[in-house]
Amino acid sequence: MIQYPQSIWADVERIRVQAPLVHNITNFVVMNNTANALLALGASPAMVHAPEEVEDFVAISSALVVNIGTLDATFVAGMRLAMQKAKALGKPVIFDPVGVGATAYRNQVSAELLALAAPDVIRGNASEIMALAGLNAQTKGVDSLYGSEAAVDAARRLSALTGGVVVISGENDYIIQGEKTATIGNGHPLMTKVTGMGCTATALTGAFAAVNPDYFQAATHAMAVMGIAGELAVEKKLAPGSLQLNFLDALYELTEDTITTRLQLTQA
Ligand SMILES: Nc1ncnc2c1ncn2[C@@H]1O[C@H](COP(=O)(O)OP(=O)(O)O)[C@@H](O)[C@H]1O
Ligand SMILES: Cc1ncsc1CCOP(=O)(O)O
Ligand SMILES: [Mg+2]
Repeated sequence: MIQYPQSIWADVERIRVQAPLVHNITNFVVMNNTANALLALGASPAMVHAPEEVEDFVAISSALVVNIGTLDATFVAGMRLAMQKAKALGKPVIFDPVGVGATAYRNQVSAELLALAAPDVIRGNASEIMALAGLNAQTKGVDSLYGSEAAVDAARRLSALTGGVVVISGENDYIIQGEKTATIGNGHPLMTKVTGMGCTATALTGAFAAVNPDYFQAATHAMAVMGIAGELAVEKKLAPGSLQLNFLDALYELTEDTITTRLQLTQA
């Protein structure tokens, strides 16, 4: 089996060649950012949430990304149908529990969706992962109040519950499944000043999972690419508006050499 960093580049090339269709049920805030990030990486995004059509859309897609950022009853109905259909068809399900812990509704919907169709990958910030694991964690709306390391035990419990991969993003990103842990040190604090960077990490994980059935590796690759593209973008200009734009260009211009030189990955 190919190993890091070559495996990251191999997946980027697969995405560029195959342009996998990634079905997103996501929030109104990030629909545009995440669709553009998927396109810049080489994937083919579609933002589709109507309960009337999500099952048909899952059937033609290579991965399903579900994000509860601006949930309401109609979105939730679509999420239920799409997640069940993806599981039935063996397609990867990636889940972003945006703002879970902030309200009882988010907690109840997330718990219900997890019980209905265990996600192959869950990606959240530390507050979200702790809340999703049942801890009484504090959250500031959609932003974390903890460093990512604080959620490692919670992520491991969540992974045991779902059998899937759990990713905690932050200064260090932790990718956890069972006893396995990968840590990505790439990225930049300014990434927290652009809305939807976490959602983008989740969406890109969908693209990597679409071309790599080893979802632990796929999630690790996605977080590495996120962090490296973030670094390249801030080096062009250290300001949030420019970061949003330059991040897309960095994804589009990514090379194997850049990945090899910059990758900060540890495994345990
Ligand atoms: N302090 C930091 N240093 C470096 N990278 C960071 C930092 N905080 C967040 N990131 C990166 O920003 C992206 C979004 O993560 P995060 O802000 O935790 O998500 P969310 O927006 O869901 O809260 C991830 O790729 C993560 O690695
Ligand atoms: C600001 C906001 N409000 C509801 S969803 C959303 C986007 C959150 O995106 P991210 O978690 O990636 O920062
Ligand atoms: Mg988030």
